[in-house]
Amino acid sequence: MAPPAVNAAWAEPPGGEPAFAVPPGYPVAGYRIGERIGAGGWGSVYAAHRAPQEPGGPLPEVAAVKFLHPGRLGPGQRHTVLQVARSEMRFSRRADHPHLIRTLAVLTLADPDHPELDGAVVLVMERAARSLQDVLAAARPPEPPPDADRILAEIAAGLRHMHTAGWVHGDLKPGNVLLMPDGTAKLADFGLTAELEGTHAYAPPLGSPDHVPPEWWSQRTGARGVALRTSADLWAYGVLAHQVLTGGLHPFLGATARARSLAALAYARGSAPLRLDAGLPERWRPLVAACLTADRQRRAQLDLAALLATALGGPGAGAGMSVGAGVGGDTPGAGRVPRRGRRRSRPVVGAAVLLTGAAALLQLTGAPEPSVGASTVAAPPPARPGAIPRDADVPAALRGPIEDAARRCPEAEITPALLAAMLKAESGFDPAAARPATGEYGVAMWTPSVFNAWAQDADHDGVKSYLDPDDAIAAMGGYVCWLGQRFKEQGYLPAELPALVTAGYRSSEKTVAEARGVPARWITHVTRVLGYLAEYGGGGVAGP
Ligand SMILES: Nc1ncnc2c1ncn2[C@@H]1O[C@H](COP(=O)(O)OP(=O)(O)OP(=O)(O)O)[C@@H](O)[C@H]1O
Repeated sequence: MAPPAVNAAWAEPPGGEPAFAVPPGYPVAGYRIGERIGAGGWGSVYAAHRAPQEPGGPLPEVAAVKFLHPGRLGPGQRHTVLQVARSEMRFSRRADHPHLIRTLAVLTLADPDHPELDGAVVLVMERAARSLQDVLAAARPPEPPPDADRILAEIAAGLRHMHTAGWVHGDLKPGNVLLMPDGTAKLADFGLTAELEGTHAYAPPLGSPDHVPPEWWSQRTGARGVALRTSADLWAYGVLAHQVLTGGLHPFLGATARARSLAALAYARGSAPLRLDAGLPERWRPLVAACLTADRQRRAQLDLAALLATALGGPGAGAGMSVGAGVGGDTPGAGRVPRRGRRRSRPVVGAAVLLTGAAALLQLTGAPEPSVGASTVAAPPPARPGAIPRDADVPAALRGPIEDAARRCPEAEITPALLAAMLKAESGFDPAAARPATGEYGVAMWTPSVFNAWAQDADHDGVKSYLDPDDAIAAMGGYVCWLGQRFKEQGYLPAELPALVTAGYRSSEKTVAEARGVPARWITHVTRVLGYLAEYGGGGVAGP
């Protein structure tokens, strides 16, 4: 047991340099990597453009791609990065809210030709224009940036959504709030996000010293990390609100993060009063002071909805907007939704509250949460069910490539048995299969132009070929994995994924999304694949 330590690497990457570089043009999930946007404690973020082979496809034209690379670190840090990567993967895939950054794909790279990238966890995200930290860095204290009220209301809405879903963000700070090209604020960086188990969650013993609450410093680190509560997010929100409303000033004075932390601890011990900056607008002072309540349990009781209403300048402005569960407390409470097994429906308008003033821009919905806590894995993946039975009719030469392709996908439903069933229906496992009429070739029946966007040189012969079974199956695994992630995002149940990805592979993600299920044209094909899947022991899935 040891007290948590602020990891210097977390606060500031060593030397400010990325741990590794990604070559320009590198293909990832339908995108080509461009210039580096920046680097955090554990990885680098790159701009990306949709691959030319995907014109007008369902993917946004531009994206931001984050590479997290546990394998590049020493054993001590590797475990922590794996935890961070796992949390990023798990939560970002389910972050479905207008004020949470959207993740388009999550994958683990398998690229022995680029050892510096092999094994990296990759998140493809919607691309923001800048971070709130960038905005504050350019501000002239105590002048707040334009739209400060709206930005803070939107951050509160994203946080409220997370807390209602039973999650603690764990690392709220201006650097982790991104502003989209239209100015919308979205929470990002879910590396320390954790799921509440009753009153608290567990996270790696890491934190950003300027934004962790005073109690954080005296916590002990157990086998599962440190306890994390929604009240920690409330403290961080108070610090962040003070910074935004004063053009970047921290509520605790000091030239360094260490000095500011000591000032916060002195205040928490009662040896110094809370001195909010004189420039902080009067109507925001009650909220900031309440969020900066030293006592964690009292802070947990604050009524953020009412405080936000006052701050935004009108009674009722924050109605329904308790950021913590209940009245901002540490327990998930009645607002919590079941974790799995429910289809996400469209926003429930009855629970929507239109806010007044600046917050009128923000519509809070009572939309059921996306399922959270579903099993996801980061490298190295655990053994998974869905292996191809020994006596199945799958050719021996294809078993290895199929198993590798499934292993690279973090989605539990994309199993070797499913990929084998799809290949059997596509080509009868024939690497020379061809359907010239529709322009489909090889064991995975790739359309060459589509293959190019997902191509992999899995057999390392220097050529990416859809006629080569290793390359074709690896690319198929990547594409099917992405389809599975998209359909999960759309709220489909895990049992529905085999049918949907099969239909998506035959048509497109867009076709299935528009049909809201398996399109009639592909029912026979999907039924055949599910039949093969059942033969391979992969029953229990939903039909078309
Ligand atoms: N989706 C995105 N769109 C645009 N820029 C992004 C996106 N995600 C991250 N960035 C930017 O990339 C850079 C690195 O982000 P990253 O999340 O890795 O680290 P960080 O938040 O700066 O640091 P830390 O590791 O302490 O969280 C930051 O400048 C961030 O603003």
